[in-house]
Amino acid sequence: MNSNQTSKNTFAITTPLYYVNDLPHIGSAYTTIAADVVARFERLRGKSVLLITGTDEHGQKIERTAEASGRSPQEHCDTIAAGFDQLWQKMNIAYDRFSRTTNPRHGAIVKEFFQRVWDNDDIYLSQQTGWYCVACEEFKDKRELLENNHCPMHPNREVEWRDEQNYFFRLSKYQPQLEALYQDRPDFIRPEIRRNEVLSFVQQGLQDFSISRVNVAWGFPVPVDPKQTLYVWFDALLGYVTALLDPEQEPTLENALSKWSPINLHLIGKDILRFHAVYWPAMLMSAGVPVSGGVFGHGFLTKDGQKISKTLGNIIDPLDLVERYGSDALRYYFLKEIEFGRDGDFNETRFINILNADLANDLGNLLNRTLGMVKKYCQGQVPKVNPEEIGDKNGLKAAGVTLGDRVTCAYEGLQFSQGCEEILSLVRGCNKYIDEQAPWKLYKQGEQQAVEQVLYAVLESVRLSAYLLSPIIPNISTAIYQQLGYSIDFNDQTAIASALNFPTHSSWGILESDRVLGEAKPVFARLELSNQASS
Ligand SMILES: Nc1ncnc2c1ncn2[C@@H]1O[C@H](COP(=O)(O)OP(=O)(O)OP(=O)(O)O)[C@@H](O)[C@H]1O
Ligand SMILES: [Zn+2]
Repeated sequence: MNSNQTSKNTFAITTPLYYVNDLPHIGSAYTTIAADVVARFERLRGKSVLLITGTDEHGQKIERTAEASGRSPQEHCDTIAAGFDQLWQKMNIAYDRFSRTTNPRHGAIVKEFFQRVWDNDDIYLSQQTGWYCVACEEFKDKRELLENNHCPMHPNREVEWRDEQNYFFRLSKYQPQLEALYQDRPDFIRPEIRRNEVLSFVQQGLQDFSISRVNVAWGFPVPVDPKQTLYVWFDALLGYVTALLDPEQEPTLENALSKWSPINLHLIGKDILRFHAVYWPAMLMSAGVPVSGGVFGHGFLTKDGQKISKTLGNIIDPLDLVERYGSDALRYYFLKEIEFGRDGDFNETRFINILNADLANDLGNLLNRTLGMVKKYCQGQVPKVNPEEIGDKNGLKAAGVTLGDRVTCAYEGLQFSQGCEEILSLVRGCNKYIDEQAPWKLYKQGEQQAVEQVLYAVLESVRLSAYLLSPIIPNISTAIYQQLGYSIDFNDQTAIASALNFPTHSSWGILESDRVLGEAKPVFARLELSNQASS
């Protein structure tokens, strides 16, 4: 990240603008959860955050899908966009902007941006011949295709031959600038494997690409030639810029770029890496707009080894899962179980086992039994212990004092599963510590001070764990904090940073001893595998 990005106190992050060819599936949910977690983490540590999500609504695929369902394209888009929004509410996604590319304000931004690129002499008319995948909305090289001319990303779809006059964007002109970008900012494309993929693609030599289509009505007209329609990707990527506008601002590029630009991070799946890591920065360079902070291309959720996708139709319905298991459960599972960047299969039995082990047993029961002992042995109040007096040899304290920094590093690096592991290892340490110290025995032996130290160390470790997990499981963290006597809600995203100061709450040893604890209640009910479960 460049110095401008690290020093500014704003943080803008995007999910892809999902294509409205169908309702969302758990793959769409996966990216959005991850982006929400990053956004919540940045808000927690006091940044002013803009989380952008939305829908990409133009292009041939939408035109055809709407036609097949007997609706007008706009009606179709409205229905599906509402479906995405509904899911984000259920998943507890605290987005700030929902960018829809059929919004007329977006049209104004696209037009102005096109003009800048045109004025820079980066657009020209030429003949486009090649194989086109309508599902990808992308031309494919013959050598990329599977047998029988099928798209590798959509093995059930045949590509179509195109031979037409289109407007082209001079991508090749930006090859040296792009190479310099990747060189100067090694973090621009993450993870490493994706960066290498892009470097080798660019090294082969960049070709100009067409940014208009003929015979596609559903899209913005090319400003200089209304008989042609702008290529859906040209318009879709600009949806991020439109989203930067405040609702009451006039839709001009200057306004859009005034506060949040450059966008800090684009979170995407690896399928759309080229668009974000190659085409998009070149388009921004051409229009004289600052290039974004970076792109992270995560892996695929798969079913039986194959990418889950709307076009393939092998979807798992996230709405159904969230209704049965709750948003925290899904959020935790996806981020803990799959190393971010790699592919991962979804398996409902494993899902249930992990949640029961980590959240119901290790974390939930720990709090519950500790609060029970505090009630019995310490009159229901946080024991009067000075954390300074707990020796550095105490394993919980030793792990706890460095945990905030370690987990911060994990969130910054989008290593969510590692962050969860670090926290869970403290939680498991607590359970072990209680068994070893056996406070009930110490109490019987009249060792009141020792009992209080043990229970304090555990409560404080649970508090810290809940705080650091709050971007992932905000509801459970809220329940834990409330039982520890704080009247706060981690979902209150505008107040959270000032209510719970990050440097303080991410440290170990801050639980005040006179705090009156709340009523002990299970924070996460054990899950049962329902008969609807897929495996
Ligand atoms: N199986 C998946 N695993 C992880 N992320 C996915 C998956 N499928 C889609 N996504 C997310 O959605 C983005 C693609 O959005 P899009 O609307 O094109 O979904 P899609 O299901 O891949 O569509 P289609 O099947 O029609 O190509 C990906 O970049 C990624 O962010
Ligand atoms: Zn395809």
